Amino acid sequence: MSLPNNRVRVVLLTQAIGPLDYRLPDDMVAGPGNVVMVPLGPRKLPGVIWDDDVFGDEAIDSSKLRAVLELVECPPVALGLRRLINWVADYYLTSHAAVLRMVLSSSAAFTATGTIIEYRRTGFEPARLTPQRAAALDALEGAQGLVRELAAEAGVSDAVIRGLIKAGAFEAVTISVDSPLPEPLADFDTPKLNDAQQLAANSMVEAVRAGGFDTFVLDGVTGSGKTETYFEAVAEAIRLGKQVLVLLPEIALTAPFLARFEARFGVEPAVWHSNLRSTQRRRVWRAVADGSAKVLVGARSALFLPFANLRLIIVDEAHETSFKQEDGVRYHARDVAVMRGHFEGFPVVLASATPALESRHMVTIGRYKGLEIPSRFGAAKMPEIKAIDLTLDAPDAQHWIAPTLLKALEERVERGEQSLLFLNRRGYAPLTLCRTCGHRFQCPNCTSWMVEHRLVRRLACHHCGHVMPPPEQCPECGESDTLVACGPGVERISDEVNRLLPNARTIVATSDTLWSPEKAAEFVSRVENKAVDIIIGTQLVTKGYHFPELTLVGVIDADLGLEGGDLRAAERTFQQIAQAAGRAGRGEKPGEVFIQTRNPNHPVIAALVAGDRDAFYDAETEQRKSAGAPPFGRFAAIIISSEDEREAIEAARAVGGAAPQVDGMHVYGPAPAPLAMLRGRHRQRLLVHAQRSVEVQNIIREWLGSLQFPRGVRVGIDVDPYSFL
Ligand SMILES: Nc1ncnc2c1ncn2[C@@H]1O[C@H](COP(=O)(O)OP(=O)(O)OP(=O)(O)O)[C@@H](O)[C@H]1O
Ligand SMILES: [Zn+2]
Repeated sequence: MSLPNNRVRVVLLTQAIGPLDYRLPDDMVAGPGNVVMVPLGPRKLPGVIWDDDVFGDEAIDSSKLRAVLELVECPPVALGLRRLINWVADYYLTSHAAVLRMVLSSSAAFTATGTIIEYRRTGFEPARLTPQRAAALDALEGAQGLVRELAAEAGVSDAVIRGLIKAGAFEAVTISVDSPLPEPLADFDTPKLNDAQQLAANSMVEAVRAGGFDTFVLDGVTGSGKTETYFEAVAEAIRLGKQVLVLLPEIALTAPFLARFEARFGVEPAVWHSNLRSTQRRRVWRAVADGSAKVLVGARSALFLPFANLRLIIVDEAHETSFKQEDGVRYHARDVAVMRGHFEGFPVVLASATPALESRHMVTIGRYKGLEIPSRFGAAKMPEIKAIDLTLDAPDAQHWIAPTLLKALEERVERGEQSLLFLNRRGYAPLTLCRTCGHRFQCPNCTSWMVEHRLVRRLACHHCGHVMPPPEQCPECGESDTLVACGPGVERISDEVNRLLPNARTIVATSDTLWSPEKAAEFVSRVENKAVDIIIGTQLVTKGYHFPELTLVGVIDADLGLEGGDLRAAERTFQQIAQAAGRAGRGEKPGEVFIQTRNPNHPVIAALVAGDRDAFYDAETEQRKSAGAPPFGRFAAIIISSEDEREAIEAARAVGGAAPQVDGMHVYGPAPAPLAMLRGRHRQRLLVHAQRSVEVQNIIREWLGSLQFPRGVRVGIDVDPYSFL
């Protein structure tokens, strides 16, 4: 289909409205990809002109078309990226607008000016200050930002800041968003690679040089030097004057990564994550769009930025499930990265010591290329892994560290070596209950227990963020001093260590304590300077970090992740423990790992102890195959929610009742979701299980498209779900 010359189809950035047709004024030259402002009712809205052939016919009479108001001076959304957006919208059953919003994710997209105004303190203090103004002045010592940002930082309204500007306590600073970013130097400090590294690097470098789509799984054991190896491919792209995107799973990881990047390429790369100030966002967005940002390191949202000439994407720790976005557009960044490489014609590298079963399978069937680095770099050896059977070697009551592990910790402290205790549970205790009446503290908004965080003296819900002070009395029976903590979180393990090994210096490392790159950098430097003997952390510390003096890893509860029993429970547990174990013995001294379990014969534990990764993957692959689970079959979840429980149930029944009969596809449910209430909404789920040959998306689109829902009902679709809650 093609539209007449002066008719254009525009995808508005407003999700509720589908693409609309407009008339291009005679004096305006614009085509697909151009950002424009268009009228909608009395409003003026941004949108992007889309390719004629993507959406069906629109039956608006040409004479009724309204004219495009203005062509925005910003880099157009290129063809390859438009195709990616089409694909994401189709595959994940979402709207073009929702995806496009991630592309045009900075106001820089809509303003041509290269400067903006920020404010900072002048040092002048007005004589009479309201308490709010005084507090704001205090809080903003040394700060700089937009009015909105300063207000948020000081916890006051915009008006307070504007008042202070008017009174002369703040001054304007003009910031250029176009000031160039420093250029990385491809050969600033080139390491000498070992043979296995060199072989892997050559393949990637060759692919970057040649251009064209290809996917590599860079599969090297922990400490093998995957980063140094893929840096060679990054260097090649820099030499060619092209751009590179490196995706990392956690923003907290970026600090040590940036330092390493700088050591290799002479300057820090540009970064992209949700904590950027809006001026930084604008600057980076522009530099990415005009091609001057050569290397961007970012969280998954960086994937949708409008790179001018992208030549390589690296997905580091590619097995991480945090690459799956669980709200808004539910997409998997690893998979979308591969599709971007496909549409724009460049190689994509998935790097991991514990690749996802799906990625390994793609190597097996020849779709991806496997690159292996089988041993650690230099003299470092893989650690020795042993299981501690908690039924035989039991900790004391209300303790969680078995005697064998405790002894090993003690030895490390004496020798001045470092240890890591891994437990994937934030806070002090996962459950608090009343000893007298048995009352359990539950989140008022969610089906989940309130988790005690003793360091900040709060009970918190890990699903919605609801917090409350720990009550003095039980709200149910009124008794005082009767609340007990059940089970351990990292804070409680830290208490135990401090009690049993009073000389050891400990640090708790979780997303609660390492919530910014600065905090993460501080943590790294404390560990590197040997100001810490024992790290107690969640999965956050198990990836990427390289501490040469760390020689002991203890896994507090290996059975924890196996309990949930979802599709990937075994794989995830295997990956987490292998990654945690991988932190031990990365320097000259050998590493030792203890895995505490009640079930040492479980295949996951047995494979870890035997160091037999292939045995585990092969068995797991067989199981998936016989269950028709991914990558051999596919799932899609339909999640129906409402603040009103009845309404949710009825809507879910309607969805279930309308389920089509399709060969090779089965619909389970509706049933209450395991997380039956979330943020005050009642949730029902259906699970679609289908053979690969079934066109699930088309079927679901038609199926749900035929239904009408009450206003209060939300219907979410999760294609290739990772969470089954
Ligand atoms: N060719 C090399 N020359 C010098 N140092 C190297 C080389 N390769 C690796 N290293 C060093 O070895 C250490 C381990 O490498 P790196 O952290 O890249 O491993 P990794 O494979 O990413 O491990 P993990 O998956 O456990 O995070 C790092 O300190 C790195 O700088
Ligand atoms: Zn909650």
